[in-house]
Amino acid sequence: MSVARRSSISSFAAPLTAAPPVENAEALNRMIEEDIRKENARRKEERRREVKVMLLGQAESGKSTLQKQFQIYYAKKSLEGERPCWKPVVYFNIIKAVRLVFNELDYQFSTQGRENQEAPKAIQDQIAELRTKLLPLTALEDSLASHLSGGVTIGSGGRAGAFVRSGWQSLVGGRGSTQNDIRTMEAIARTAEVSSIAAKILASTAKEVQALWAHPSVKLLVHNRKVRLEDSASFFLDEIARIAEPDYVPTTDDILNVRLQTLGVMEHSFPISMGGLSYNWKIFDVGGAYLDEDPKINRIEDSLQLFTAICSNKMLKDAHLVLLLNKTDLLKKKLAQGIEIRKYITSYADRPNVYETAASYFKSHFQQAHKKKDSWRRVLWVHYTSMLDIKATQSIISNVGEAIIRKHIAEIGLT
Ligand SMILES: Nc1nc2c(ncn2[C@@H]2O[C@H](COP(=O)(O)OP(=O)(O)OP(=O)(O)O)[C@@H](O)[C@H]2O)c(=O)[nH]1
Ligand SMILES: [Mg+2]
Repeated sequence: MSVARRSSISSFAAPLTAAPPVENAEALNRMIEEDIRKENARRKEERRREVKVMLLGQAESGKSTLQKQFQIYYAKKSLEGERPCWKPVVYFNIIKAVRLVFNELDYQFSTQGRENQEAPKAIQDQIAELRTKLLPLTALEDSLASHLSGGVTIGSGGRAGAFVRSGWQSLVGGRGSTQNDIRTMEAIARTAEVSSIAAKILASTAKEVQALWAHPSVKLLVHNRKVRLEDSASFFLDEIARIAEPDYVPTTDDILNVRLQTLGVMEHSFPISMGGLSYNWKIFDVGGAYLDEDPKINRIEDSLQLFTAICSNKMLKDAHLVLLLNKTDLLKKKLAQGIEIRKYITSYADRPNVYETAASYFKSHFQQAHKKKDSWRRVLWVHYTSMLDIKATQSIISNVGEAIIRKHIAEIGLT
């Protein structure tokens, strides 16, 4: 942004200072008008080369993960530079999962204990011991959440999670850090300190985290889906030994798996070239946060409502529509565990409880909504995705991205 502004100032200023003296006002006017015309043409060309992508969807649907996949595809180097920034986020994800497990165990013991005093007592003692040993780790949750959220805490006692806004990496010493900004430097130093404390405590308590995660009571909770862990929790808890190493640096899979809610809109731009011309992808990652997530919300219905609203929104009438039905891996996993769709979506009725039927059933609902509500009769591209799968997602980005740019070129070619 600042570069664009600077160049526009210099293009106005140069003729006035460097050119020979202009004798009459008319010639000066013509020069100024010519400069304005050139500047407008430059800006128009810049806009023609800009492809805007807005990521919309409900909370936790994978918008930021898709943004990271775009980054892997178009700007892999920038992701390399950001790796260290993700370290405190990974620690935060682990600590939050550990705390949720303890909370649920407490609840279970308090209700179960009344019925069966003997067996749970021994187990309760084991858990109590692990809790005491892990106290230094769990005590860091609020502090890490607050640092990652730039001092903003939302929800009771900061327990609703960590939220990030545009430019959050600068607060953890990454992209956009300005060395001469005292407050930023202090924030970076404090976050780095909390992150390094978390690393040390995790290194000394990794065995207890492993013991908790492997404990039969916890396995039972997870199996019976009593504890509402985020999708990322089991990934990180399984990987605890690697993450607790002193020289740990987040891998690309770690970065894709972390859960960090987006607050507001985060803008990312990537320069790309196609057909010998360069374009600028501008991606707007719109946070879908329900600040206190309501487990009673039926996410499929909620997504369908949101999609219907997008299709009929007049302000988006010139946008191309791409529908990504994400987390297909989880759908497959849940069906394999025997979860019945009709229990959650009664209209599914007696259809076979298998992936292919379920996937096309959901897809057809979205397609119907599009047909009914899109009065502009736009094409709807639909893809099933599993955004943790790098290879598959990269191929979708390549196909969809190229199709969008081709359409964009065809349209701007006509104007
Ligand atoms: N298993 C699985 N997990 C996924 C997939 N896509 C995203 N996730 C995980 O789901 C969690 C939420 O993803 P985000 O990208 O943060 O979701 P979001 O839509 O940006 O959420 P908000 O910022 O709150 O609106 C993260 O832990 C991701 O790693 C997927 O296809 N499969
Ligand atoms: Mg997000």
